[in-house]
Amino acid sequence: MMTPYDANDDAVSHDTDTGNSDITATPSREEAEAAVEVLLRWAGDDPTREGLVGTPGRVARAWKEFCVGYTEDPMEMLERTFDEVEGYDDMVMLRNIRMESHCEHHMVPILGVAHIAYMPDKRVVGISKLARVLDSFARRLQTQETLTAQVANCIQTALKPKGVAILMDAQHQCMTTRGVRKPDVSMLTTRFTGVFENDADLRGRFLDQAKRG
Ligand SMILES: Nc1nc2c(ncn2[C@@H]2O[C@H](COP(=O)(O)OP(=O)(O)OP(=O)(O)O)[C@@H](O)[C@H]2O)c(=O)[nH]1
Ligand SMILES: [Zn+2]
Repeated sequence: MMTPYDANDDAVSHDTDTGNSDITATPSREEAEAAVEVLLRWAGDDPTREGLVGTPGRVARAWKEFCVGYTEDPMEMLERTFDEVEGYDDMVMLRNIRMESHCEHHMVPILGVAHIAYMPDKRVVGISKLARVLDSFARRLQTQETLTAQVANCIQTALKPKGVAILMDAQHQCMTTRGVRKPDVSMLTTRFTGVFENDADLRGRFLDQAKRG
């Protein structure tokens, strides 16, 4: 999948002749660094002092890394499946997957864990792929609700299991280190599809196992 972020950093449609700037065009590396320089001045510091001279470049590189998910297609990560599992037909669960994202409102970290389960319908997937799908959606600007729904929908659509269950438990630094400043609060979100939506006992088993993590 090709996106504007795959292109080299400087390949952008800048209309410098006419002075028109397209807000949807990918900015150049220089423009991104200039924006960081403005932010440094806005914060009250001097971008020309020794310790900050390389900071705009570092921040630009770091944000490419934080947002690498925009260049990926999580559906592709679930393409390879295995069906020789001797008829295994119970829940498959990955517990305590570290989750790192950034909130779309303040662009500060969301840090926590995700528990992901699915009920296979003949096919299973390599377990690392569930964590890869999570990472791919997490490495974007997110709300926790959207992230939870996107991961569940992707697994449901790509793998077509009998159901998917997700629980995310995360701390939002926009709440813990600024604003309302409640350091111990974590946000829980869940999404259940198929059998997990319809079978309360199964849902209970999933939640119980997540709690033990
Ligand atoms: N529902 C939801 N809200 C989020 C998430 N991440 C951050 N928020 C909230 O988004 C809201 C943005 O509210 P605003 O009033 O526009 O922004 P603000 O003035 O910075 O708000 P405060 O954080 O209360 O200081 C805040 O209440 C955040 O706590 C998320 O993943 N899901
Ligand atoms: Zn926030």
